[in-house]
Formats: sequence, C-alpha cells, structure tokens
Amino acid sequence: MDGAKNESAEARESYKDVSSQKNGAKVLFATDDFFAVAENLLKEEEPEWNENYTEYGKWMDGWETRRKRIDGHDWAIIALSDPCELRSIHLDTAFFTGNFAPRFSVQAAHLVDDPKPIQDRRNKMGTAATDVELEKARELKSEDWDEIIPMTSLRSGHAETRKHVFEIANPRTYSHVRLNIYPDGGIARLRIFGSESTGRQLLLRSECVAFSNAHYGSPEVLLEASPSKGMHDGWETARKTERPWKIDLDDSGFIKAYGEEWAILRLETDVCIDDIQVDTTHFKGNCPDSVKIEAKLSNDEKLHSSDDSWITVLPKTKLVANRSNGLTSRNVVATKQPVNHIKVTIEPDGGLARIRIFGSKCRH
Ligand SMILES: NC(=O)NC(NC(N)=O)C(=O)[O-]
Repeated sequence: MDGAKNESAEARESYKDVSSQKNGAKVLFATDDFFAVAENLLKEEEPEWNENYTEYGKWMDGWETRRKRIDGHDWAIIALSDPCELRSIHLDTAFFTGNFAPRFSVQAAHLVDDPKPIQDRRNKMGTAATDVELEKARELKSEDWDEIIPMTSLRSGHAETRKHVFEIANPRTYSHVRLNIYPDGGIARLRIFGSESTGRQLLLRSECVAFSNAHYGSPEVLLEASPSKGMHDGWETARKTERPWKIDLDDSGFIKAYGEEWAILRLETDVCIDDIQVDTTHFKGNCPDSVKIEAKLSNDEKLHSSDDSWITVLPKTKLVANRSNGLTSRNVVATKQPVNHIKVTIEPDGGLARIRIFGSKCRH
C-alpha cells in the first residue's frame, strides 16, 4: 500500500473500475449527505470546481458530511458493480482544502444475498441517516467486514496532494465495501479497481457422508444457496451432557478440551477452494466457540473423520454468533489441489446456518 504514490494509469488500463456508477456500482447507505451526496464518489468524470453555494453550504463535487459534534464517524456502504478481486483503491480529495476527511479506512465483504439499498437515495442532500435507516444498515454488520485498508491519513485537495493510491497486497474477492471517514469531511472520488475472478463459482450442492451428531438439524443444508430461514434451517447438535462448570481458555482464547462435533460433506464437483464463509445467522445462544474446515479428494464412499490426510482450509477460528459471515475469510488457506469433500469441525457443540465454499476448477 502506498498513499504517497500518484494515481497509476496502469490500474485503470489493466483492471475494471468496479466503483463507477456507469458500471453499475451503487451507494446503499451513507450516515450523512449534508453538503454533498455520497453518489458523487462514484462519478466517472473528473471532479469539478464551481463557485456556487447551495442552500446547505458551498457546492462541492464529492461526498461531504457535516462537522460532527457528536461521537462516532461517518461511513458509507457501496455495492460494487461486480464481485471482483480488489487490486487498488484510489481516492481523490480534489478541491476539499479546508474540509477534506483527515483519515479514512476501507472494509469489504463478499455478500451472496445482494442487499437492497437501505435508504431511498433520492434527495439526500441536506440530510443525515435517520435512526431507522441506521438500524437497518447495522443489520449488515459492516463494522465486522474485513479491513482492506486500515485507518490512514489523507492529504488536502490541492493539485499536488489530492490523488491517493493504495495497492492491495493480497487481493480477495469482494462485492461490497464500507468507506469510513474519521471523523467527517469530504472526499471527491473513490475508484476501486479489481480483476474478475474467472471460473469462480459458489458450490451449492452437497451430500452429507457422515456426522457425529445432528440432533436438531442436518449438516446437508449447510451448503444450500438460499439464506437460512431460522434455527431449524441449519446444522445444530445437542448440548454436550458432560459440561464443565468452569471453562478454561487456552492462549488463543479458545475453550480448552471441551469436545467437538463434526460433519463430512461431499461437494458436487472437484474444485480448488479459494474462500469460505461461515454463516452463524439465527444461532445466538448456541453458536459454537470455534470452527475448523478441512478438505480432501477421495472416492471413498465411507469417509470418516478419523481418516488422515485432510488439508486444513480454515484453521480453528473463533466464531461470532448470529453473523452472516461469523469470521473473517482472511484465515482461509486456498487449496492448490482439487478436493471433493469438506470436514467441518465445531467446538464444543452448537449450530451453524450455512457454509459457503468458493472455488474454481484447478489449473494443472
Ligand atoms: N466553506 C466550506 O466549504 N464549508 C463547509 N463545507 C461546505 N461545503 O460548505 C465546511 O464547513 O466543511
């Protein structure tokens, strides 16, 4: 990442601009659009200067929020034109000289269920998000999305300092971004460049080969495409009867030696896995402490959890209850060889709504 670099023409040529309105990117939500609306961030045209004033203040070509007199910071959620491997992010503070956002960060998620705009985005100028809109936006849990650019300072919108370029070192596929500005202010343009993840697919069907416990729901539904409808529409094990009264945690904060449950699923095709999402929606008081996912290629009809040579795709990872991606996909280790089975191990017990496996045909 290099905020001091000038805008790279190379990115514009080799990658797609997935944040441009013309290509179909959309603002789903912004905390505040007082001086100038967040849609301006997505315009393809270069920012303009105009002497005029609107009824709210100085006319500005960008997203500009009010000066905050309360706690918190402003943020906006943008649906990218296509899910893409994000390569670089370009910010332009043009003409925001005494009112540019001093710091920003970017978070991102790959959302499968394409959320609708949270606000009616017409006539937003002069307004801030209502409590109801804010509540709805919070349902996306975007504060937990992967941080792809940590909090970083911005420079003023003078000609020599306005352009900022940030390369993304480990590109992953994302469909939505959250732009945070700290605490408030203006940014003229946001450009996000990505490369299409060709051949990538969401693996939908699976067959459950074996499991340790499925008291309240079958592991087979874990790879369904549709969002889970409730706790009944997920894999949920019974509580372990031998439960300690006091629980010890290991150095990483995991519950120590309290047992596990597992399920093995056969995928519909052989793939190289490159991303996994674990969805704990609806499992609030019964979310597992952690999950681990392993994979393997096998024609054995009776695969069992004790079989060896499983490849770890998601190392043991702490889960967050009731989240559409209850962990960060940054922990996922892509498989270099094709696999056709996954083994999901939860500790100590509990329920999961969905597991989404992203993969593509392996190149040999
Ligand atoms: N002169 C200004 O730009 N003032 C304010 N901004 C606009 N757009 O009026 C502000 O305080 O940030």
